Amino acid sequence: MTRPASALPAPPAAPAVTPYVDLSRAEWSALRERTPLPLTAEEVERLRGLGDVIDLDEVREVYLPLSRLLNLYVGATHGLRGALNTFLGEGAQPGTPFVIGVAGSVAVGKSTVARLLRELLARWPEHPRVELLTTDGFLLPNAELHRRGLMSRKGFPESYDRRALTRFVAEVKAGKPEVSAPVYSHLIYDIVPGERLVVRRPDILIVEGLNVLQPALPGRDGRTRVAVADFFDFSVYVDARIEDIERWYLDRFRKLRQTAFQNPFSYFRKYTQVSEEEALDYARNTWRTINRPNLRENIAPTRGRANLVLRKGPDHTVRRLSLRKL
Ligand SMILES: Nc1ncnc2c1ncn2[C@@H]1O[C@H](COP(=O)(O)OP(=O)(O)O)[C@@H](O)[C@H]1O
Ligand SMILES: CC(C)(COP(=O)(O)O)[C@@H](O)C(=O)NCCC(=O)O
Repeated sequence: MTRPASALPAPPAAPAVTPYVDLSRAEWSALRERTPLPLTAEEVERLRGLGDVIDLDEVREVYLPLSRLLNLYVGATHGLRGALNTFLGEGAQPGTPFVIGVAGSVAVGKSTVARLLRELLARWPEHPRVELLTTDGFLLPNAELHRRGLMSRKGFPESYDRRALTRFVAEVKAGKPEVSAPVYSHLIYDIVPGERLVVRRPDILIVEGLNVLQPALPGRDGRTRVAVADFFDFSVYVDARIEDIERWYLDRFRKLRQTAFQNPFSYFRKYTQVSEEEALDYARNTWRTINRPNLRENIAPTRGRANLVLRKGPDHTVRRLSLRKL
């Protein structure tokens, strides 16, 4: 007699497949082999963002293994390019730049990670020319954000000229001799008129920004579009608990009030002329109405697309790392 299907013993659960290997800081750090430490304490100090805690131990244990991994990836990517050239019968072609994306929330410390990677990667003889692009240069100018009613959506995907950003990275990747991008200033809180960042055939391009891992929007007629992430050879997501990031954002605002906001040209100068509590109310409101929703709705959902997730603890130091292996 056959038993009803419902009475059959359940098959053993298939082991959950995760594309990532999850490593503690110590396990990750052991992977750096004998990669020498090419930076001094003063150089690290210079690269550090306001509020970031990063010292030589952090560089040695977290960022040197990453620099070694990336050096291996760059070499392997050149090998793949050679295979493609052979297939296409094109003979030896100049290699295309290796493109790295660095994503994460406002105030999580992406800029420090990106600047540190630039310095470390440039010290390998195989790829000394490393350029860094921050995506804020592709924010729409304030006048245009006002016109579109997007002034309180700065940093959301729709506040960027995504097509121009993607074109910039595509052209660098295609080996165009000279490509330029607009420049954003945190001081004036706007695009700087007439200023350009010029990139000339780097070995590596690092693209840092909130939304760099966003997939492309579907085209109007259903055609697939490309997004900036489609040109990445490797990507890093800088992650932390949302409560910690909010605290870093507010601490940084407090410090900026004592420093950069004092500049007579600072867009935020008005917050040096009110009480600290009033200024912090403004920052809390910006976090609650702009940066936190952007993190929840747009940025955090892209974490699973990164090749590497750096998970920071409450003191900004990296505690765990998830490396994509599938
Ligand atoms: N209002 C501001 N005035 C001057 N510098 C700022 C201001 N806001 C942010 N910054 C600086 O700009 C850089 C980028 O900040 P942000 O986009 O929040 O990314 P992250 O903190 O992840 O690097 C940081 O180095 C930060 O210290
Ligand atoms: C300029 C930013 C959108 C970050 O841009 P990114 O370089 O990541 O593209 C962000 O730092 C910002 O200013 N957000 C607006 C809300 C605020 O004032 O915090």
